[in-house]
Amino acid sequence: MSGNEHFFEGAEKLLEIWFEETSDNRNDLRNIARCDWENVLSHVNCEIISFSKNDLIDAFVLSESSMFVSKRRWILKTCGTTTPLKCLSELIRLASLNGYNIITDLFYSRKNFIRPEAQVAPHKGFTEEVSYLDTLFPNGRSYCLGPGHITDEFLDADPDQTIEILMQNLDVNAMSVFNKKNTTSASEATSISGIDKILPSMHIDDFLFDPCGYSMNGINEKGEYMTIHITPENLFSYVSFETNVAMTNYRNLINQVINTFKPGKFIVTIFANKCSLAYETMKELEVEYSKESHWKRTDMQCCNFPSYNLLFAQYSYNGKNNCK
Ligand SMILES: C[S@@+](CC[C@H](N)C(=O)[O-])C[C@H]1O[C@@H](n2cnc3c(N)ncnc32)[C@H](O)[C@@H]1O
Repeated sequence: MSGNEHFFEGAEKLLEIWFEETSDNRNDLRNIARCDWENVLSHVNCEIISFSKNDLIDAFVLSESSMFVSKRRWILKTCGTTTPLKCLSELIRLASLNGYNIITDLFYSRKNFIRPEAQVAPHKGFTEEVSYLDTLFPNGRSYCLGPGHITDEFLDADPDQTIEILMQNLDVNAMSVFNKKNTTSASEATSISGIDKILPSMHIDDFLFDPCGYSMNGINEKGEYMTIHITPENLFSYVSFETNVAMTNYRNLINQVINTFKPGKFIVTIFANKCSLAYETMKELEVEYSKESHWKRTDMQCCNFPSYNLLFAQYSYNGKNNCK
């Protein structure tokens, strides 16, 4: 691809922060005003384009992906050439104004970029990102998994799990739904593609970009979320799926996501702490998943952190039409 051709970096940078609960039960990150979030996001170079909420979680669709705000947890997932690490100081200041002075966990991770040279500081590479985080959190740790993944990690206690499925080389027909030439609205794209059937309990807020591209947030009454972001352009197609729904086994969910988008290759990461339902079953998944399926596992790594387990697995299509 030459430098002038249209290109969009779908791979997201994912930042998740948990603040320590205080004795003052009125403290809540959701008290932060919309104009303050807009200011935080100006450091990231993205904007709010849609908003939904329930009693437990606020969900923002952004010009580049999503932000989720719960009482003491904040998640920012942004793609393109955004700079999420640059908003950390402002975020920490706002959290402190709202009664949260101690960070219990901070995780930052991303897939490797197709065009790392197009990123801007401090996201020009693994070392630069780690150095930037080190200036704010000198006791963090960094890891590179497979082709490029980093995590900074502290200790925690509440049940927590996150599964991400990051897909590339997607089926052209499956992707054609996410183009305004073929589909008139975001809700039509959501139902034709089958996205609304992946986790039916989710209340969906979706957005179809012009001329193509799709983002959705889903939230349920338990305060759980799912989020899907789609870059359908054939030369650099990319779809990300993420949720924190608690399950004892993620195999069926993974299969449904894969059958919905039909990638040529994908990465699964499951991150679960010791209180999570997923913690014990990660090992099972790691043994079972590629058996009887049409996917060849090309890489796998398991990390045991002090309070979290991380499973990272990469798969390539192995010849037939569907995985089982
Ligand atoms: C849906 S957004 C989010 C990307 C996401 N991280 C992913 O998984 O691919 C990216 C897609 O929307 C398209 N798009 C159209 N207008 C856009 C805008 N104003 N900002 C960001 N993306 C836009 C891009 O070309 C791309 O196909």
